[in-house]
Amino acid sequence: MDSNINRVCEGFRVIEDILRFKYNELNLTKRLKVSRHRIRTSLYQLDKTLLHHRDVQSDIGLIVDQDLNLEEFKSIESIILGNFKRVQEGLRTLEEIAKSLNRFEENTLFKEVRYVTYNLEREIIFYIEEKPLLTLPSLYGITYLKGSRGRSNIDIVEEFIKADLKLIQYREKDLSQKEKLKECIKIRELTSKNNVTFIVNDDIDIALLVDADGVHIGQDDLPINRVRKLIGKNKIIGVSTHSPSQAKKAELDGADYIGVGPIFPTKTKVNVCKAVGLDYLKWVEKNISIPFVAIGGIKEANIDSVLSQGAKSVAIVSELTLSNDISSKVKAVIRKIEEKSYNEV
Ligand SMILES: Cc1ncc(COP(=O)(O)OP(=O)(O)O)c(N)n1
Ligand SMILES: Cc1ncsc1CCOP(=O)(O)O
Ligand SMILES: [Mg+2]
Repeated sequence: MDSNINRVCEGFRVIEDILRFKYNELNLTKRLKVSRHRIRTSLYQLDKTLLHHRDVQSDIGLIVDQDLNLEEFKSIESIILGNFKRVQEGLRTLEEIAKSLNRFEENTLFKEVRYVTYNLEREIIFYIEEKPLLTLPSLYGITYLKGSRGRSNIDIVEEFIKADLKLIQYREKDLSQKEKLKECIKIRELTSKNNVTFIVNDDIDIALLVDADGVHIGQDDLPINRVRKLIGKNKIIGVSTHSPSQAKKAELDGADYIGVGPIFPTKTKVNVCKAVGLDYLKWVEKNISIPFVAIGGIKEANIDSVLSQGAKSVAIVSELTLSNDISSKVKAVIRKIEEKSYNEV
């Protein structure tokens, strides 16, 4: 009996953690927690003698849990559904055991909580579905004032929009907060008018002030769950990653997409880490289920090697901002990416 109680509580705990840390959803988290506590404390009301029957080594529950097919747990939704199933099955078993022991009070409690979980399951799945999955465009544009041949960030954003880029990140390391805010207000206006996604690098406060679509943060910035708390569940959080463990953590912590790089050496970013190479990109393609964008030293001339490792979205910074004809460059690169995905079908 107590191994089933553990299984039910563990299932609740997994769902609670997802809602709390990934979505920062306190109401649903609290309701799950109340049910978990009701089940957990039910054990204390049962005969203490039951605990003497605890036999962890030969507990069949351990074998069942080891058999859980991790391959099935690909999306957040399937993790939640899998854990609700675990909770409901556990509760059903507890109901039966309590009944056979003539513990009618506990039998009613387990049944009641099981019915509560059906409603919670529906509400939680609705809640998650409300947030559409992000699709990154094939080419991800980023501003780079120093490498823009004297043009302003606004000039570059206008060129990007004319060239039909669908996502633009404002990345500015040299202007004051006041100047950045002024530029971002203008960029929000331009991007909204043209249906372009607008991401602000580093500055969560500016992103909030101008109602940008999201933020891009690095490994040394605020933790993802704190940023989520600030910007809410409907905004995009992108996170830079340089290793498999960082990528897994970002995915679990609720990032909407990850940056993967620098793939090749780059001079655009100061204090950049060593190039991570194409193997890490391949690893991400195989092991990560949120969208990812390859970045760092990527040019029209070497993009094929990046695409052949499975990248569907690529960020090219200096080669675009240094170009005298941004529109032609963007079109040539997008054509290459789209040809590659067309050939894969
Ligand atoms: C799409 C994308 N990927 C990676 C980065 C780099 O972010 P970070 O590591 O925080 O470094 P800075 O850009 O802030 O210098 C990015 N900006 N965009
Ligand atoms: C912001 C950033 N993060 C990792 S590499 C990089 C800059 C990439 O610039 P470029 O495309 O010019 O190499
Ligand atoms: Mg940063």
